[in-house]
Amino acid sequence: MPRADAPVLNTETRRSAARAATPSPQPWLRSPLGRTALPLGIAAIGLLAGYLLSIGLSGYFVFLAVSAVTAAIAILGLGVVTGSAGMIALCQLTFAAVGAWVVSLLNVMEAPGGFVAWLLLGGVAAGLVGILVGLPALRLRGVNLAVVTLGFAAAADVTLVQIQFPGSKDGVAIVRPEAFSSDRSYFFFSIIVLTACALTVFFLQRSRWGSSWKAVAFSERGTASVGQSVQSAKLTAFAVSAALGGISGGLLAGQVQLPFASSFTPIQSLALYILAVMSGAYLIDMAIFGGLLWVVVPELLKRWGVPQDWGFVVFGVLGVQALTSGTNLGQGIRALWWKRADKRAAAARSAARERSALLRAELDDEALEQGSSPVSAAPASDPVATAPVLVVQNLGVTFGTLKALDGVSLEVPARSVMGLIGPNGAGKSTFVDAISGFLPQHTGTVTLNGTPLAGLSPMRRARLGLRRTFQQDRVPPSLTVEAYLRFVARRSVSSAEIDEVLDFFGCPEAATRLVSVDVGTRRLIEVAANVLARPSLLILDEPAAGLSHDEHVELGRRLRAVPGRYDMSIVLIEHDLDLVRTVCSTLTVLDFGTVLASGNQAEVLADPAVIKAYMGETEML
Ligand SMILES: Nc1ncnc2c1ncn2[C@@H]1O[C@H](COP(=O)(O)OP(=O)(O)OP(=O)(O)O)[C@@H](O)[C@H]1O
Repeated sequence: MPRADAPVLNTETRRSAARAATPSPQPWLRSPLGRTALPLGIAAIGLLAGYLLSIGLSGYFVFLAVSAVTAAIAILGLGVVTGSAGMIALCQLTFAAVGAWVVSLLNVMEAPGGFVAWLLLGGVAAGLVGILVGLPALRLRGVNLAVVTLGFAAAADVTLVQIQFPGSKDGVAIVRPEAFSSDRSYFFFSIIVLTACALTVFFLQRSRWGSSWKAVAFSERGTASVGQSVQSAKLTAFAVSAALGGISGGLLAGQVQLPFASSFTPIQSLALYILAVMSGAYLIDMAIFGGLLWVVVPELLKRWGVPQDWGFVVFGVLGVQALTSGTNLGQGIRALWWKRADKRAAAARSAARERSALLRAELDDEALEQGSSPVSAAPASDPVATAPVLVVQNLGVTFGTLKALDGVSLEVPARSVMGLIGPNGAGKSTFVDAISGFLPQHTGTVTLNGTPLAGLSPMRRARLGLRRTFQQDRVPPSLTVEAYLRFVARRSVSSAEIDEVLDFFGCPEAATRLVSVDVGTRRLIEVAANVLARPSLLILDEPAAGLSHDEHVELGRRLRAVPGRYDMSIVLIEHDLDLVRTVCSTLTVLDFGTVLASGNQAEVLADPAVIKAYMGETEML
């Protein structure tokens, strides 16, 4: 019922009020045009600056500037594989050598298409090599992957010294593009290539690929559970990174016109990696800054009469500082800017809370108009009698000698909320892992909408419409709320749909960065994102953990409305029996891996066996 203290508003007025309360900062920025126009505008300014520099810089500085640009492109690539996807790759200049080698070969062959086509082919070749090098990344992580990539760099270095670059023995100089043959104009050409690479990376980072890189860096399980292939996320990151390395190498080949192996050594790859980590190369401006450091530090040392190789020591010290402080330059600078943005986000969140109160009243009104009790006060109703969405028969899981699940059978009715409860260690999370494909070695059968799930990976099950959330935080903090929702939804969703589901769950606005919200709110956003995916079944593993009591109550009220509003079923795992009682129409109780009771909520909670299992917690029943 509408609360007595609530202002007297009709439903439409409340809806308008809720919409009006929705913060929509710079809506044009979220439009397709706005999302494209701004980066293109910045790119145009970059091109203009590059052109002015190309006519203003003196000869030697032009050479240094091209070196900075080639390094910036290679670092951009490292920003993808290391900064975004979280994998250690210590062979970026080996990919550059592949690009330079292909350009040299095509130059010697006088292949059609000219330098621009050779450069692109060099990038493609390096990208393919990147996929091969990335294959071990599917199994290896951390230091093991570092060893593999460094080993590859060392092997390639030895090979390159032996075979040399095509044409280098005969002194066949690489032919630059006709319009950019002078050093000055070649610098402007390199700026054009850098701009194209930066724009590509920018739009890729915003795309599904970019989100998958950030997701896989945070949690592989979380990534697979939303239907994203972990393998393709890792391999695309390696391929894009290596392709950028290849383009950087091809560009360098055009700069020096006779490339040598000494420009692509493993130690230089290592130094470049450190620069990428230190600067925060997943941010495009910081990758460009890293490219500048790459030439400025040795140049300064030279001017001060110090051997340039000490530059590696300087990079090493900067890298150690970045790794021990746990942050990087780009992050540090942005943190200052984000402080203000976070304040605005906090204000928006309190507005969201007010909106959610309005929505509650709105839902109550709708319920009253339909002749039923208001949802905030109504007891759980029986599900609609249709075919069950999930059927589990005789499910069994053993860990060594422990039978975590034994002969578990249950059905989840369509468009319902079923509670799965039981004491600690009863087997609830094991059940979710088995159903969602993370424990494939189970016995028994599981069908979703009549489709047997045996042998299907978590990713396939998610794509079939079975989604789950986790007890632990699996929401990648480097995404914005909107990017995360779009990634998890795995379908084309409008901004209005995103705002609606965020409103419904009382989540922060779409532009909020996930790193700036607390874990409890992140889990709420995880629920909202999975609801937006419109699965047939969503399994929520203790979604209220980290929320306050009031937020528990709010969440319960919203979850009750989900099946009718979004046409899906929910399995709710929860220790808070108040929440379970409010939300679930049916219940299944697990104890020591077996089903103790299953059926209508009231009957199950009154079952003496259930009460006995909850001894010590009986007052809660
Ligand atoms: N990977 C594992 N290896 C060995 N034993 C495990 C493993 N995972 C779970 N178990 C055991 O299986 C049993 C069921 O655990 P599970 O986590 O499914 O219980 P739960 O009902 O989810 O508990 P909680 O409410 O505390 O989350 C427990 O005895 C647990 O110790």
